Amino acid sequence: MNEGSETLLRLTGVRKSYVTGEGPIEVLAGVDLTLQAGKSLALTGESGSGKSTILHLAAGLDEASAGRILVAGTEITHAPDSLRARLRRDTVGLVFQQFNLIPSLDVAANLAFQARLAGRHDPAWQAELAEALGLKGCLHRYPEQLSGGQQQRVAIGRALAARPRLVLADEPTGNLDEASADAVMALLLRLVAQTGTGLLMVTHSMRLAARLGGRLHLSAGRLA
Ligand SMILES: Nc1ncnc2c1ncn2[C@@H]1O[C@H](COP(=O)(O)OP(=O)(O)OP(=O)(O)O)[C@@H](O)[C@H]1O
Repeated sequence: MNEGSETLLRLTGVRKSYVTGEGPIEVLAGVDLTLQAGKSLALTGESGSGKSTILHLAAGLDEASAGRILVAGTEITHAPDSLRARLRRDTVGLVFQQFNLIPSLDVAANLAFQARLAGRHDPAWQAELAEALGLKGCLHRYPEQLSGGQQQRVAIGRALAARPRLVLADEPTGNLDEASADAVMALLLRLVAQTGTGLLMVTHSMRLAARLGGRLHLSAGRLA
């Protein structure tokens, strides 16, 4: 599939301020970012620099104070919640630091959840993901019966099972040992290369960042 020219994510002049007990703080002071299909970008920066904020805005979970955000060509800046929810369901795969697994569902059902919502449940693809993520041995366990690293791998599998065009991942390998992290990276990069997925990944690891197609560093509210 050649979708190399499609822009999956574009942020233009994005600003974000929060009001805190100590007064307003400006976290993003004019962020520009473009991610094409079939490309991967690492997002690095000090703790508290606003990396997760960028992912939340791109996922339409929060609204920018100024600027424009387009996801797969759709303007989400002031879009209604229903449109943003539809984009998350149909187009975007999210892997956040909180795994948000559903406690009452076993691993297999958690893996299928997102894909079923999107109408794209594919048992063969799900089995391939479970294999690649080393989850075959715990498909019938519940989240509370898993280690942190296993939960993280389920969260990744759940996002990828729906075959999203855009993957937004916040430290997706933060709970994994080096070998497991490398296996997850290989899986993500295979999807980018083979299916034209766009990947924006927050990481503190320069080693992992170096494996992605490019790196953007967030400092003082701007990307460089
Ligand atoms: N809802 C909120 N209300 C007020 N301040 C917030 C809110 N969310 C984030 N912040 C602040 O915005 C700044 C950026 O937070 P963010 O989580 O985006 O940073 P980060 O770069 O992802 O950090 P880390 O690497 O530690 O995960 C921090 O100073 C944080 O305290």
